[in-house]
Amino acid sequence: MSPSSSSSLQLWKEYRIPLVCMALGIATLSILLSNKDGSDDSHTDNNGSKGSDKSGSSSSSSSSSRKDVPHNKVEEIVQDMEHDPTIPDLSQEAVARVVDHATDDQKPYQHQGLKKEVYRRLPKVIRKKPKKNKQTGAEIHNATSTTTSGAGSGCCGGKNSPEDDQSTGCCGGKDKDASTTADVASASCSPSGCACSSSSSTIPAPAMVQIDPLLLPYLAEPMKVFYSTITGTAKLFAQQLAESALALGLPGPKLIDIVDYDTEDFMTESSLSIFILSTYNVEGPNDWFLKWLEDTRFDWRVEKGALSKLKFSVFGLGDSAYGDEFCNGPKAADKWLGQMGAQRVWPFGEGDKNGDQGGAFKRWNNALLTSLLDPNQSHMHEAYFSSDEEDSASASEHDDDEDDVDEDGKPLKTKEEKLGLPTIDGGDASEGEMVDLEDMGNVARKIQQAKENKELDEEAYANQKVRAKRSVGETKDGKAIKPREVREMVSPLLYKSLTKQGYKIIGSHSGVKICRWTKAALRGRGFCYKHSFYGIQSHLCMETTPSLACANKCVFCWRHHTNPVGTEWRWKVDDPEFILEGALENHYGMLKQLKGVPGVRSDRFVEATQVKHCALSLVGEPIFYPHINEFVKLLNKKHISSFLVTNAQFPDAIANMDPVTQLYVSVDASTKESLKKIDRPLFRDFWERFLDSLDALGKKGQRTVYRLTLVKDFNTDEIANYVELIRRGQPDFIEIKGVTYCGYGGASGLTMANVPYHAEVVRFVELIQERLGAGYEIAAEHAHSCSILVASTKFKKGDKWYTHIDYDKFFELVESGKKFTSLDYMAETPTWAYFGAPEGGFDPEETRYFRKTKEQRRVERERREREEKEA
Ligand SMILES: Cc1cc2nc3c(=O)[nH]c(=O)nc-3n(C[C@H](O)[C@H](O)[C@H](O)COP(=O)(O)O)c2cc1C
Ligand code: SF4
Repeated sequence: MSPSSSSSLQLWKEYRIPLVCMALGIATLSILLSNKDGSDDSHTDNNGSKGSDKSGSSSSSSSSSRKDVPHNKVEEIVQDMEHDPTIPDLSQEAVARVVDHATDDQKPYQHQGLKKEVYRRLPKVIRKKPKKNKQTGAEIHNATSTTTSGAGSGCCGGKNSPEDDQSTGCCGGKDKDASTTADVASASCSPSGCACSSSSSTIPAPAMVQIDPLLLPYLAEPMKVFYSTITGTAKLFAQQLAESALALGLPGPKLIDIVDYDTEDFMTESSLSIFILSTYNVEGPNDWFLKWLEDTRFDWRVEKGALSKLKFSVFGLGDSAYGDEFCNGPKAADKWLGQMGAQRVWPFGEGDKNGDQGGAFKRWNNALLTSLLDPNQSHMHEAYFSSDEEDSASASEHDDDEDDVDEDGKPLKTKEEKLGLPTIDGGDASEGEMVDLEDMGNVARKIQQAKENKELDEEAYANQKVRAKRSVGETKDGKAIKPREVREMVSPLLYKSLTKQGYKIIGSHSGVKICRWTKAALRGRGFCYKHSFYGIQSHLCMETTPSLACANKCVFCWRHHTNPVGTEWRWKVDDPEFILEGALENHYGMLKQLKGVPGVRSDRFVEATQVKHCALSLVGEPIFYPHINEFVKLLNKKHISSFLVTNAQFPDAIANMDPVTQLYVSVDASTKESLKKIDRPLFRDFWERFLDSLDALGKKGQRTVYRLTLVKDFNTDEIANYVELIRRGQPDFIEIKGVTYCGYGGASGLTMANVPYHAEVVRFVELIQERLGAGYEIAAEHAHSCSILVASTKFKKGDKWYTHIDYDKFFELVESGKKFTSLDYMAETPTWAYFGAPEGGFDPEETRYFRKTKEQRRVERERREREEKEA
């Protein structure tokens, strides 16, 4: 160690904290002095410079210690320490704490990235203070940031940026991982702001490719990167995107300031156009562009799909301190472009000035380019560019893309539906044939369609009658008997019908479908009840079945008109590997089609490309499939959890079932008569089979669940019988849910009157729990879907519930080959999921979405018309 560094170490130990503050103070002083010189733009024009802002403001906090050490000495020491490998790194956390604390009182102008004097010159309207959080009273910071907070986000003050680099915000290259060409192009340590602290490693930069104009036609012509900026960050990001695209081999992207572009040219624009837009609530560069978009969008003379040639994606820069106004301009641009038929090639991304803006951009940039360079990605197919949900009505009648009913409340036929593609909020009956009320319209329409096709009913009936005849060999007189051809479960007619309903059929008897909760989760609008009860995230969940056939025709299963039924497997059998690969491939394929749908969050979209859970409950009877154990083994191998639901008609199969993450039995009724009425089973000995199934479940020693679906006037009065059945199977959990109306009619005879109110479901649950006595308690709820969880008190420690699942632990246990029980992989339940919690089981991190009522839509339309008249 050099003498200078050993003396430094000495000093470092003594003056550790004061030195850090002092160093920050000096930085501030120099910035303030440079400001006085009139060179104010060196900081603000390059933005992303929280480090500078914060160091600047720390001078006051360090004043008490500054007198002890001469300034020049401090600088020297700090520099020495930085280059001496024997000296420990300055604690980022300590620096962050000092910095954060010191800047608090200056946030109103500094969070906007402007210097005081520039800020003072701005019109009054923008000088509002950050909004207060209603609950905590704290200023809203990082509300929408997807990553770390500003102070800890690793800004280096641009010390290590290349020479002549005017950028002020980077990690100094210490943490950056820009070792490949592509990385260099996309890493933010280049002239383009800071991305050092991001967890961007989760989305690796795409590798260089040879662009084949036939495979990637949209990349053959130069892409256009539009930006709008005042303080420079959007321009830097745009440059960064262009650089990374160039480094990947894309033909010279064009950088265009949005103010320099004639907006009318968008009508004929056909190149891939990426918009990097900053948000301003004052007059700014976006104004003309946004005004033009809005005017065109609502101009009845402009034909629908006017921008259909344009392929686009938008990244918004904003500041979460603006609360509701966060990124509102870029969001509106994304929405209007989509509404005018432009084809969204990647979901909207956003970067928060108050958080890790550079990191968020880097992740979005990498994901966008990766997607563009993949010839298999759906953006290459015209049909997938369905960025709008209002194809069937004139644009001016609809004020926002969330609306999917017309003025009379009738559901609109969406472009996705017309194309047979999945739709957001498209009304699937997921999870044990349940459909939420909000999806009724769509489902009713689909049922109607299904019913219209009488042939299918007849086919289902014929299926039911046919008996397997696989006699192979010789007749009595020695003549060879031609083996009877084994039929495929899904006939061409059925295939047509199921695919029309949004199913993807794999092979001859399996299906996969995107459930509505997966779609909601992709938009940050909440997860299904399994999130509250067991900790699954719906966008990571695949809903599939290896057997579309079933041995029941339940009244609340609207698909029974089309699905095959039977008491034994008499169809061709597909391979488990083939089914799983097919299910995953189709699931990912359907997800890709959703990427252009308004509101889909790019971070969720990326996460969703790795399925983590499999709900074997779509339709049919999964346990019916002869290779179900092999199928589950494959899931375990891929670390995909399995939630298998059986309808309790195959007790042997339950007994033979290898461990799944959670094994369900549908307990649709508690007496023989009501079970017959509700499940309409095919087996004559259905009741015995049902009871045997519960017994088999009780002996499994696995994590088991009863699923009770309450149908008013059918099964709600049988408390004592239910209690009896629960004692019999001793499940770990009992999920109780009110049936949801989905336009049953016809054979089932169910009406809206059969749907219990939430209060009735709660009352039923309370009565069950009372009767059960010790051993079970009401643990959690998901009010949105009217679901309540009663749990065995084995899953309660003190006041805390442990109904969630430690998924990693589960796979560890499976791989160990040892025997284990449900108690070995339980995890703590968050309090927001507790029964009676104010959140009602809705994850507070999610955004609750309420559809606009007809009245709200009318008011909105009138307001717009008024504004138009005034203008
Ligand atoms: C005058 C002014 C007004 C702003 N208004 C908003 C706003 O309404 N909503 C928002 O999310 N961000 C707002 N911001 C934050 C900027 O959008 C954000 O700092 C962005 O990163 C600036 O990008 P630029 O450097 O490209 O101009 C405002 C910033 C300034 C300076
Ligand atoms: S468990 Fe999966 S398939 Fe079922 S509702 Fe939730 S997200 Fe959808």
